[in-house]
Amino acid sequence: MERNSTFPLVLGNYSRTNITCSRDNVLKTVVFPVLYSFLFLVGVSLNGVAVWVFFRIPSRSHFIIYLKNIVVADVIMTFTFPFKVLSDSNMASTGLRIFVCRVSSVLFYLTMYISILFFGLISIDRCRKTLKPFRGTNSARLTRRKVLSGTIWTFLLILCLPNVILTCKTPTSPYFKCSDLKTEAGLYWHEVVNHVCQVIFWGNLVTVIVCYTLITKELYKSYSRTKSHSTGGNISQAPSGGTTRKPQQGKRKMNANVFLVLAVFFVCFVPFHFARVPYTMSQTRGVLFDCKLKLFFFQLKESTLFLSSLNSILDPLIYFFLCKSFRNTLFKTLKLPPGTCSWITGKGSDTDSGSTALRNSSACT
Ligand SMILES: Nc1ncnc2c1ncn2[C@@H]1O[C@H](COP(=O)(O)OP(=O)(O)O)[C@@H](O)[C@H]1O
Repeated sequence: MERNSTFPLVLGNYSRTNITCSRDNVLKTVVFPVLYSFLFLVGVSLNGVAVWVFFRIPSRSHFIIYLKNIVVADVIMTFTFPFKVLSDSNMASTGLRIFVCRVSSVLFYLTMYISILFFGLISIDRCRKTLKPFRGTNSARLTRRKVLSGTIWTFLLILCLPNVILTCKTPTSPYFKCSDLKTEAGLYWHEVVNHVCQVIFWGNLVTVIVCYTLITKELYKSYSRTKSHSTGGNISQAPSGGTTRKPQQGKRKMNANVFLVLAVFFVCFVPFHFARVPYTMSQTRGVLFDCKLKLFFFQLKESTLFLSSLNSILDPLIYFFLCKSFRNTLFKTLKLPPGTCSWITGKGSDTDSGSTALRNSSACT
């Protein structure tokens, strides 16, 4: 890490370093602040609705408990965006920029890893529901999931707290970076936390991939069964009697919905975790990197971090497409009929898939 080396004693050196090494380009000071402002406005609206809907849904399944944790994490993450906007666009006072380094950035990362961990748990839950559709839950199991959720929050809070406490040095230059405010122990802990977070991410990525491979296999079997049971080639008789529907159409919609979790996980989190490794090294082993390389890794980290931030507005899509209770409560409140939007949510997932595996893979049970 740079350890205040951005404030060289020789002024000539300082100016030269500043010109070549400054992070203050149009990307950091204009483009990302505008994008994060947009994200904040959309995030507040979508997550506001999500909180409001989830308040009305009892926690009667593991899936709903996990989604409620994600919505809380997303709300906290969304409220860190204005601080980042002010800090990156150089509109913040020194005190506010210190607050961003000490508190709001740490909260941002905390909520990101909360989301990642709950994505892993959701994948396991969807897999369990698809493979063992008739295994229900009971209040003891629900309580265990709530305890697990509390444990995850507590563990990550304890892990991140030293990043707040040990970011306590007074900046010696107006152009300070977060790493400049860290003590020796703070720099060490910053590296440790990033290693632990990499393990959390890659562990969850493997979990998500394994679970969705199993889900895909099961869904494929179910679709094949549904297809072979359907009468008249492409036309099937729905269990409710009156309506008919082409299985192939249902299949396309179901796949898109079920794999939303996978898509969001890949788009939001994979690029950042590739970019984070060299960036953390450039922070903690600064001598190995020249100015241009440091700047490149910083910009790569910021660009991929923006993709991770997109998670806060993509998660509400997951609630809408994968949680029937969420949709129904939303439609009820808006006084819309329950089948509204069935052309995009996949009618089969709501009412008449004719297969328990298909139904469970996208119901909110
Ligand atoms: N995975 C993480 N978990 C918790 N806090 C983190 C994590 N990564 C970085 N932080 C903290 O967030 C703040 C900003 O970190 P970082 O984004 O690396 O700095 P910079 O904005 O200078 O690039 C620092 O206080 C850092 O210790």
